[in-house]
Amino acid sequence: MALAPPEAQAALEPLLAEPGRSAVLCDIDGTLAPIVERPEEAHVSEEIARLLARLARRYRLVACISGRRASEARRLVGVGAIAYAGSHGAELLLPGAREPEVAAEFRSWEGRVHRFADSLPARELRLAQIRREDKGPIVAFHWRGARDERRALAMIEEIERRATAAGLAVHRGRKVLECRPPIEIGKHRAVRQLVTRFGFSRALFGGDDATDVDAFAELERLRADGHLEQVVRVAVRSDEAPPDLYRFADVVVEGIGGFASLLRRLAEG
Ligand SMILES: O=P(O)(O)OC[C@H]1O[C@H](O[C@H]2O[C@H](CO)[C@@H](O)[C@H](O)[C@H]2O)[C@H](O)[C@@H](O)[C@@H]1O
Repeated sequence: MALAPPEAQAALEPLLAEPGRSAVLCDIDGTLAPIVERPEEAHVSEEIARLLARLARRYRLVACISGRRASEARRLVGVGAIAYAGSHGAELLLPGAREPEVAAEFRSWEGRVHRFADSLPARELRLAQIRREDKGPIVAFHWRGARDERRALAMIEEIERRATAAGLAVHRGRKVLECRPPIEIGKHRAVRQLVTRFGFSRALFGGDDATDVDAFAELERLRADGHLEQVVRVAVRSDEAPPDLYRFADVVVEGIGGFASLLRRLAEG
């Protein structure tokens, strides 16, 4: 059942009691950074960055798990002492590391994904006001801000059809379509990798979008398998959230401000 603060306090108790065995994991866009029209304009406030740095000194692990590239996620959040799982778990940038570890199979798809994106009709994309974001082996197509949303969505559906026919995987998020390598990537993979590498037994994950539901599901599987003792799945409310986000959440917070309050509570100890 989803709880709203202050009842959420009880859900945090297991982490507060054993920070050395606990992990604080979260998504970035829509969870730490307000959604804005263009990805390059996203911003994480100094207060949130300071909170994450403070949490990193107290908890076994603090990590951001994002659809952005790991290095871009670190640039955006600006905290070197935490881990970043980028490209939905295909990249892992450990605290203080210079370069991310990138799954070789993932990297090998970059050329094919870009050739597909280059084959799309540039003029039609422009007229539909769809913007392309290159993220190495993932290319995202954004329609936030398109004046004629129906036209943009018709074009997005066409890209989806062509990408599938070209053997790529597709995934939709908040006014974004991603064309990806057809290999197993997802935030579930990142969560499992982090549990194995850092050996924590209690974990909180906060997110706002469809890919975050995969992380929720993995946490629940890890708990059922006995790899984790306690899990707290936090949904960050927005008018674009998929229903499953609330359905599988233990706690629902009101937007980025609500999630920041929860981080503050975890930092106070
Ligand atoms: O997993 P996340 O860290 O939440 O990343 C998901 C996507 O986030 C970005 O797109 C979203 O935020 C943009 C900036 O606020 C917004 O313009 C867009 O509509 C949102 O979908 C990022 O650009 C994508 O690459 C990520 O996959």
